[in-house]
Amino acid sequence: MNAIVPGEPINESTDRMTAGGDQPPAVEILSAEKVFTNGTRGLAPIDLSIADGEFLTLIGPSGCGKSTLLKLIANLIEPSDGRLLWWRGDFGQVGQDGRRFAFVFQEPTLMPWARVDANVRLPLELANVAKEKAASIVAEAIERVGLSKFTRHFPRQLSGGMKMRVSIARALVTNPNLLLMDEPFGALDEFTRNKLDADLVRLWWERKLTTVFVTHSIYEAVFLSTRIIVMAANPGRIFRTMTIDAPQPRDEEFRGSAKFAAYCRELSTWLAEASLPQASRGVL
Ligand SMILES: Nc1ncnc2c1ncn2[C@@H]1O[C@H](COP(=O)(O)OP(=O)(O)OP(=O)(O)O)[C@@H](O)[C@H]1O
Repeated sequence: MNAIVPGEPINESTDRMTAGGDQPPAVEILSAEKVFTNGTRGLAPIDLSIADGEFLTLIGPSGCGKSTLLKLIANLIEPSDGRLLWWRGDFGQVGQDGRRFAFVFQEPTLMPWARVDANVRLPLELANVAKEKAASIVAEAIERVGLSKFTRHFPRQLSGGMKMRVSIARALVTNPNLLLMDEPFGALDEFTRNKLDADLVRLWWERKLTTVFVTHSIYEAVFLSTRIIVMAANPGRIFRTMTIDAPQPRDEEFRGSAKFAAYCRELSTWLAEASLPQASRGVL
């Protein structure tokens, strides 16, 4: 397992807005659909290419298949038809050539009996990484999420936002190239959520992490994403796609800008349309 690479200097260019340059797409979803065993059609056939280095957000009304699509990307479930490719190969080659992904759920799912450093170390222990090497990787990941002073705390001694930071640090220790996040900040208050969003966007930028993010928040989607996929339900499908064209890494200035407000307004209109019964029937 590779050690965590320190963050690279921050570059204000927007080169990585949506494209991955010469890199192959991180994920290709090729007419993948999902019908559950009870007959529910969770996803109609989806075609989507996720570029290397992009920050892609899935948003849409409840039941439109956001989590199902994320689970397909994570290979936690298989498509009923169609297929997915990861870095142009099948899932069997994920983990080779330094290509890894990590999943962050809405619940931080920490081990309550273990201190912060032990929680963060878990993936390295499972991968049999030597103790000394693991210790430095863990320390760096904890520092990266701003929790160095809390290394020896137990989860019960941390706030919700701090627990989520631990969960992100735990995802980072495997040095993933693809980060999958299912409403990670949905349970947090708005102030904490804004702070974590700002930290996440900087982390994404510095680490060149391809990220697929699920949220219900319009503001969060616009602030974080290079591209937003708006989905509609019955069956789950892509309704519209919005590219957010704003300099990176985003900061409070962007959040307060007229451009940000305009994107939020437009996305809000699209979401309202995606929630109409006509959208579900595909007539919008
Ligand atoms: N294991 C399952 N078995 C049967 N149906 C399922 C299963 N998982 C999801 N579904 C159905 O598939 C559809 C899409 O669900 P999914 O959880 O992906 O939506 P979502 O957009 O993530 O919803 P939410 O925003 O409420 O979390 C829904 O109709 C849901 O009830």
